[in-house]
Amino acid sequence: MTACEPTAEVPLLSVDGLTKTYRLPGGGRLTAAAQVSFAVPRGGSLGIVGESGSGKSTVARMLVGLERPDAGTVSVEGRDRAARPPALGRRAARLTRAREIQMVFQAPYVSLDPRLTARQCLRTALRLHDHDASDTRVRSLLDRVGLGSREAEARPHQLSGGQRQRLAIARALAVDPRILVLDEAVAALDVSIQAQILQLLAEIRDDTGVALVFVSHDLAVVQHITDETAVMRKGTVVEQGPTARVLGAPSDPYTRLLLASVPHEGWDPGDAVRARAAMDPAQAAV
Ligand SMILES: Nc1ncnc2c1ncn2[C@@H]1O[C@H](COP(=O)(O)OP(=O)(O)OP(=O)(O)O)[C@@H](O)[C@H]1O
Repeated sequence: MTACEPTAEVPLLSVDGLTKTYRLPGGGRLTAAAQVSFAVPRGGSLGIVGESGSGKSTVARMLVGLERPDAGTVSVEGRDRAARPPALGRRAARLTRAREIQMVFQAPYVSLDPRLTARQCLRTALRLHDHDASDTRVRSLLDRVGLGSREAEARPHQLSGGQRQRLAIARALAVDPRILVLDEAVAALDVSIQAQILQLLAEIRDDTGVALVFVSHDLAVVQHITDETAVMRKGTVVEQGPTARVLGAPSDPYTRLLLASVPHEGWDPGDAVRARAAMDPAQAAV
């Protein structure tokens, strides 16, 4: 099954018609996401690509509930995440939603509590969800992401950027999520560390069956880690399908332009800038 072919089976994640308009300080409005729809099967991986400002993070934030959509639904196994089952209290519903989808951000320095060691961070996440928070479980989570006993006792500022991102992934995994949303999760890392984290995510997906939604402006990264890709431009999905097809033989001119903007042998940045300006004269100076 692919993310784009309708099947009789209910997808793990289905996003239908997500729309978000922000009010701007001067009184204007900006539609950051318009009628965005896609699906991800169990254990699948979807990349959401697009240039800065295309609405990728807005969609990611709506998936996890950090942003409330104006319209549209996010469903996990057919259940609308916005609808609280009557039997569940507010806290229980929130924890259930957190177990469905976890998010890893670009800058774990900001999202990790600076006061907690890696061990304390993981123990806190496990306890919050009433999971086994024993030393053995904490050690196995650290081990899963390639962190050892020295890192276990370190606070975020004592870890490298790659180690912090490993800890952020471990904290997300502590909850046993069905879906991991990664918003520019390797963008701040140098290329060799990027490769290690991408490899780690691929292994975790294979071992646990967690589905990945990988938000990135970096087409090479998405190409390596996803089965399916959705291309966003100005809040709408202009093209989606198998990654090999979308990034190998794109049908939309904007996807072709994104690919042509990636530096390669014989590449002329001036050509890329002119092609971008021709497509969108109003943004030529951006
Ligand atoms: N809280 C907000 N209030 C007003 N406008 C916002 C808000 N959040 C995002 N926007 C605007 O919505 C548009 C989409 O932003 P978003 O962060 O989703 O894009 P993006 O593709 O993730 O970009 P980037 O890769 O640079 O983060 C942008 O024009 C942005 O300025």
